[in-house]
Amino acid sequence: MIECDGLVKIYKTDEIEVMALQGLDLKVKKGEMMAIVGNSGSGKSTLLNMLGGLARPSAGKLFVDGKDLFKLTEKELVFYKRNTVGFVWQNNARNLFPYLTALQNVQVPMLFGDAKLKKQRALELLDKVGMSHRIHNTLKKMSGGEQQRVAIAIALANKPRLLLADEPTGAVDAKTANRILEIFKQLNEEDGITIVIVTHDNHFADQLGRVVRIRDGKTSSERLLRENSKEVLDSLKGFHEEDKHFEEYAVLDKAGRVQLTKEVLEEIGVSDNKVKLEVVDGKVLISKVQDSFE
Ligand SMILES: Nc1ncnc2c1ncn2[C@@H]1O[C@H](COP(=O)(O)OP(=O)(O)OP(=O)(O)O)[C@@H](O)[C@H]1O
Repeated sequence: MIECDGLVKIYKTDEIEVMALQGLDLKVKKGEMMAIVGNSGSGKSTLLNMLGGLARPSAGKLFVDGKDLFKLTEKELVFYKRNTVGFVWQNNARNLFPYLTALQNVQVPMLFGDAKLKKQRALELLDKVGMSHRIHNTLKKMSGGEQQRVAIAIALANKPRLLLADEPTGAVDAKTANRILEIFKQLNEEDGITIVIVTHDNHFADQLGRVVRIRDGKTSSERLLRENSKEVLDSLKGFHEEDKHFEEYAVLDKAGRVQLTKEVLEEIGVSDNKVKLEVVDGKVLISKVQDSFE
């Protein structure tokens, strides 16, 4: 569904150039649900904006749903933004019109003309996100979590194949975050929608099958959730907290470099810029350089 290869994004202002993405590689399969994490300023939102066609990438390769985002004309890009992707933002002012009801809000982006069909689809979507009881309420009368659920219904209005969410649980409590996660899982499992979620919420990210960490505009590591030996997607269904087991993957770049996370380095006690490498039984062992060696 998504293929980024050496993706670069440079923001140019009058005085400075900021390289927000510095050759990012990422592949996401159709029907996958995954999280993107990383420190503030690492490039997460920039990546999401590129995937959503909201800003043009500067260099590299970017394919979404078979479309080359470098080659889309302005007209094709408008079509892409409306049909291929749906966006859920943390800031609900960006998702919803405050003076419209939930039912009206969900119909705003719909492209087809038939008013009856629009209303019917909006009702179905609001039911899907558990908001049937609030269809005639405006933004003011809804909690943050409820607004977020309406925002998900809006993002689904034109049946996107890819749903992008930027900090969807950033402004809600843990219980509401779980409810939102359940909705995403349901959309992913039942409708096969590919979902990419940018989050700061580690607990939320841990519930997803795949967590990719971005550092300095590049993919730096990846964690896959496994339930014993079963496939990742199986593990998303009804696992218990105690069965969870993570496997950490680092990205090997074209120059043969691997970036280890701070947590892994701390775990093996490395605090400087030198590590010991050994090839043992076809595996590479990385360990702390012993004092006598230094
Ligand atoms: N429109 C812009 N113009 C100039 N620089 C920008 C613009 N948008 C982002 N940047 C810069 O690009 C870098 C990456 O920003 P980005 O918002 O993608 O990071 P992020 O990981 O989403 O951060 P956060 O978690 O704080 O939202 C930062 O240095 C940021 O200042």
